[in-house]
Amino acid sequence: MPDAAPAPVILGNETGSFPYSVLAERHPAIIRQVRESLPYGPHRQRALDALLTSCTKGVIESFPSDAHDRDRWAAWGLDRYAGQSWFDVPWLWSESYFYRQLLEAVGYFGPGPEQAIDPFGPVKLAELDAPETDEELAALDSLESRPADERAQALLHGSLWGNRADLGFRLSAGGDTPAAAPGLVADDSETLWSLLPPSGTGTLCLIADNAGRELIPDLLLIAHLLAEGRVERAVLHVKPDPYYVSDATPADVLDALRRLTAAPGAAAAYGRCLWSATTDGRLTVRAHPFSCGPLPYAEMPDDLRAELAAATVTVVKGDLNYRRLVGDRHWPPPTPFADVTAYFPGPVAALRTLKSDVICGLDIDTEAALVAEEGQGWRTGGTHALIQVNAWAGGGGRGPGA
Ligand SMILES: O=P(O)(O)OC[C@H]1O[C@](O)(CO)[C@@H](O)[C@@H]1O
Repeated sequence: MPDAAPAPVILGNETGSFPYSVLAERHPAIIRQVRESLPYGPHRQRALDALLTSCTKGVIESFPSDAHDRDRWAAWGLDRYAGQSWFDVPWLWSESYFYRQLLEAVGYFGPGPEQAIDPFGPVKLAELDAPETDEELAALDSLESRPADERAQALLHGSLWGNRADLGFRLSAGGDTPAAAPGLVADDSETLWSLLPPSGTGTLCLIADNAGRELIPDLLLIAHLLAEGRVERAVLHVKPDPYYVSDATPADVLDALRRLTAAPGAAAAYGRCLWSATTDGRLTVRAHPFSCGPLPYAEMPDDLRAELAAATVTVVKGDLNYRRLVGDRHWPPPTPFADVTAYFPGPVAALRTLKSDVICGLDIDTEAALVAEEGQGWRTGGTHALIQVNAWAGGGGRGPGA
């Protein structure tokens, strides 16, 4: 399978573009939200003031020589980008750098009383405790009587559309999540199921995105795959630190598991299945430092590459992970997904609702219909979704048409 010739990297410096609005408006809104969520003292308030100025008008700054992650960020390009405007470096890089600097500003890295306090914890917990979560869990009861295949498809779609529950996205979408458009813009779900046959002995890697109302359906899908014997083990990759407001960390996984086991009805059975899979080692949680890194997965480190190479399939959730999977570039939409992900070390599936400009693997007619209907708004509105699979990545099996 040929690799696709690279398209230009997405930057944030085009006034009026979606990336520009994230840097100029969403990041200041996130700083405001963090100030409202927890009573940070004067020292932290001043650091947040400085970050607000830096991220809107300043330049990328190097870290002090004793910063715990100085070397890691140097390897990720910090020395190359230091001194440049936040708007002129790759957008993907600039956003990750923002979250790292936000954690520094609120004292997350310590030492001090704010060490390891998640600045997004209050909004994540509010979502987990919301009545909507109860309603979604109650819906599992009626699913129990359905045939296994139907249940599997419903849980796959639950995990896919759960990606709309993204708190950072809702900050700029004006609070409410816009109504979903029916149908998927690309749907390789049959190929995905073919990689996960009953009596499978392999490992599923799921690279999670958001906590709360996205992580719960991700966990339900994992529970189903384990219980139905489609995989023997599952590895859930989450972020080592708070990131992109609602991204799941190990603490969020524990909160979600406790929420499931405490729920009434079928949800509790899923919770117990996951609880025992965790205690006997069939379900493990990983928080690799690269998961909060500012780079595409094509640049993943060797240990992560080896781990994903050993998986039966890696399911990559959400918009940001999609950007990292395909490289955050201006691909012509029909560029084949298989070409762009040919570097991936094993079979890979993307489950994503569309919340940023990047897209590949889109049928020309589908693109034309979307443009006729919505201009370019379909790319970022969060109302469309896709399931794309490259079953041949990592050299596994014969390529399509081989
Ligand atoms: O939670 P997700 O699906 O990764 O979405 C993250 C959002 O943040 C963005 O990176 C913009 O900040 C977009 O990609 C997307 O709207």
